[in-house]
Amino acid sequence: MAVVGVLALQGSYNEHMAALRRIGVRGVEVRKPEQLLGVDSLIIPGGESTTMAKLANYHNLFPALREFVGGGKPVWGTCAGLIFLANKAVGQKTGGQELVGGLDCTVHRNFFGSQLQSFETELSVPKLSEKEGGNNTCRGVFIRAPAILEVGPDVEILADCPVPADRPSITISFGEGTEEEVYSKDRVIVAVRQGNILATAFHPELTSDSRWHRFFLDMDKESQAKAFSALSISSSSRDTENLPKNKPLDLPIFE
Ligand SMILES: NC(=O)CC[C@H](N)C(=O)O
Repeated sequence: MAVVGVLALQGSYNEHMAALRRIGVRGVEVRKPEQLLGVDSLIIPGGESTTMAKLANYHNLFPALREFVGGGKPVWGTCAGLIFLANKAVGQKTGGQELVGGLDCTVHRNFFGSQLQSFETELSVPKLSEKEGGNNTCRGVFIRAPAILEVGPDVEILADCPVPADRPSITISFGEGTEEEVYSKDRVIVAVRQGNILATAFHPELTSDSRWHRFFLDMDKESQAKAFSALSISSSSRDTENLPKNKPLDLPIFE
């Protein structure tokens, strides 16, 4: 069975571990770069992205995280984890923070306001229910939550939500020397998938609905199946004449 890692530097990693346990999967806490070698997929939890980035830097995790994402292993970022995975973040503290990147989007770090403007809402999630069953909505728990402002062409939108009316208007500065822009759309993106990257601005691990965890595990299974079929194609086309007849083959085979 695939081993699911949970980045355990800060934030809601215990809750993700518990959510995995509820569906019979044992997660592995990841704190060091070398531990990423032993996991097949990774959850980056919510928390506080600046603090998490400082801790990731301290443990020299960024290069290994980038390699993991770049290598196509399934990764799911929730909330601060989504910020980590974005190629671009706005609304950051002065000096910004290091990002892992990989997800072709622009994220606003505290789009929905301060801690006090945290909220819960029902989200329409047709693609999740199509795959994992259940009804067409899920509970979205937003805690000082980010939102996705823009996505690239390869990013599939899994959920969006109305911008709360009481939210103060925000001005987005797209970096030095570029125009500032007031966010004027009335809906904003809160869940996406790009290949093996899943990202949610909210916290499914804080609800009893396991479908997002199952959805991620299914991505993991699909990617394992692909890797396995690629492996069997290459091994079936290989000249097996000279292999010792009774030596059992270990899988996976790296040559
Ligand atoms: N619940 C969360 O993960 C909040 C993330 C927070 N907005 C940040 O910048 O890190």
